[in-house]
Formats: sequence, structure tokens, C-alpha cells
Amino acid sequence: MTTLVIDIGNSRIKWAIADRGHLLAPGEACPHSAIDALHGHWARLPPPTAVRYVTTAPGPISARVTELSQTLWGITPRRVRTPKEGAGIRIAYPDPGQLGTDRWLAMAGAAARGLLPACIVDCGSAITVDAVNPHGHHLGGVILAGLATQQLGLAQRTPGLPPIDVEGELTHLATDTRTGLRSGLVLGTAASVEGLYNRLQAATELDLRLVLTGGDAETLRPHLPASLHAPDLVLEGLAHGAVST
Ligand SMILES: Nc1ncnc2c1ncn2[C@@H]1O[C@H](COP(=O)(O)OP(=O)(O)OP(=O)(O)O)[C@@H](O)[C@H]1O
Ligand SMILES: CC(C)(CO)[C@@H](O)C(=O)NCCC(=O)O
Ligand SMILES: [K+]
Repeated sequence: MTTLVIDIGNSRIKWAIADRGHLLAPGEACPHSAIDALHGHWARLPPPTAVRYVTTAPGPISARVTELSQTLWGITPRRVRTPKEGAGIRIAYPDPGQLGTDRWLAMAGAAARGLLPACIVDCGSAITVDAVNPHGHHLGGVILAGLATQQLGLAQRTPGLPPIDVEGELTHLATDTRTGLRSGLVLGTAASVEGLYNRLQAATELDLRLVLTGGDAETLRPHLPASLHAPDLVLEGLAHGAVST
């Protein structure tokens, strides 16, 4: 009775096999451009009994994932969508369907791990920062550009600047262009997240646990106070939500 859970983000596809609400070993994240390689990975899996996915980027990639699942196992994957209330989370948006399903699932994953009250920061193509109280009530949140998205923006609008390599020295007092760009990206984004976290703590009057997930969580974490890294929170929420909703 295993379920293949898949998170189709704007940059990458993440997946794992889940059993009764818990993740077994997650697979490697796969860029959209490498989707054909998934066929090879999935063909080696013991056939799942169900396939569930979340997408923030509907279109050809979701269609391709659906086709792979149908070809390999004859299963049409179910797309999960944000409910008003589900998997231990009540959504703050008056129109819950507007909230990215990955955001609901990350909150559900945090609730399932007993991490509430929390400020959940999903560091993907976009960075989302959401506050959830101890009862699983989502209180709201914000969306900003992620690291790769910021890099792309600079590369397009300021083509005279060199490309940014996130590996290397970080300092607020950079004395060369590459260090300044890298430090602005990493330290500047971490400072944004920290500032938002502090403001959310003040606004909600809650002692929120700072929980990081998403592809850039590890890059940002060293520059954030006492944060907890939960690498597969969306997939965990998907595994958990699949059995509880
Ligand atoms: N091996 C890698 N390949 C590509 N991006 C990577 C890799 N490792 C880390 N990243 C970072 O991951 C980020 C994307 O994260 P993630 O895969 O969680 O996003 P996503 O789920 O596709 O996006 P979103 O949920 O916002 O639609 C990029 O900003 C990039 O810097
Ligand atoms: C913000 C992203 C892209 C983050 O993956 C996703 O959650 C999304 O497409 N959200 C829809 C808009 C919203 O959450 O309000
Ligand atoms: K995501």
C-alpha cells in the first residue's frame, strides 16, 4: 500500500514513496529539463498503489508526469488542491484555492511533525513565509523572489554584472563585485526572511518556530537564527494529507 507523492515546483520535481502517511526514502530533485530521467527511476520502484501530486506549475510537466504514471502502472495521478481546512491546517485566505497548494502542504507537514506554532519558510523559485498558530490556523504570509529567481532578474536587467556563484566568501562589507553580489543575494535574502519572521512574531504575539524547507534552505540557514531545516516538508504534507483528508 505505497503512494508515490510528487511535488512539481516551478523549477524542480521532488518525489518520494510514502507508506501510511510517512515518507520512505525520497528521490532526488529533478529539474524540469531532466523529466525523461524520471522514467528510469520510477521504472525501478516497486509499483505504487496510488500516485498523488501537487503542482504550482500546471502544464506540460504535469501532463508528462501523468503520462509516465499511466504508462508505468496504469494509474492516473490525483492532483491535490488547497482546501479551506485539511490535514490539520485551516487556511487564512478567504479564497483558499488562491493559496499555493505547496504552502498548505508545507504547513500540514509541519503540523504532522508537531512543529506548531511555526513560521514556515519554503525557499524555492519563490520564497513563501507563512505563520501558523498552535491550533493549525494559518494566519497569513508573504511571497518573495527566491535565490535563483533573483539571480535571473539581475542577469536580465544588469547584463554587465558577472554571474553569481553562491559558493564563496560572504560579507556585508564586500570589496569586490563577485563577493558583493553573492553577499547581497544570500545575506540580503536571509535578512529579509529574518525581518519578516521578527515582524510575524510581533504581529501574532506567538513564539513561532522558524522552519525552513525548499531547495535553498541549506544556503540560507546558516544566516538565520535558530532555524530548523525540514528538507521534504511539502512531500511530508502530501503523504500525510493524502491519508487525513
Ligand atoms: N541541484 C540544484 N539544481 C537546481 N536548483 C537547486 C539545486 N540545489 C538547490 N537549488 C536551488 O533550489 C531552488 C529551487 O528550489 P525548489 O526546487 O524547492 O523550488 P520549486 O519547488 O521548483 O519552486 P516553487 O515551489 O517556488 O515553485 C533554486 O533557487 C536553486 O537555487
Ligand atoms: C508562491 C508559489 C509559486 C511558491 O511555490 C506557489 O505557492 C504559488 O503558486 N502560490 C499561489 C499564490 C499564493 O500562494 O497566494
Ligand atoms: K515549493
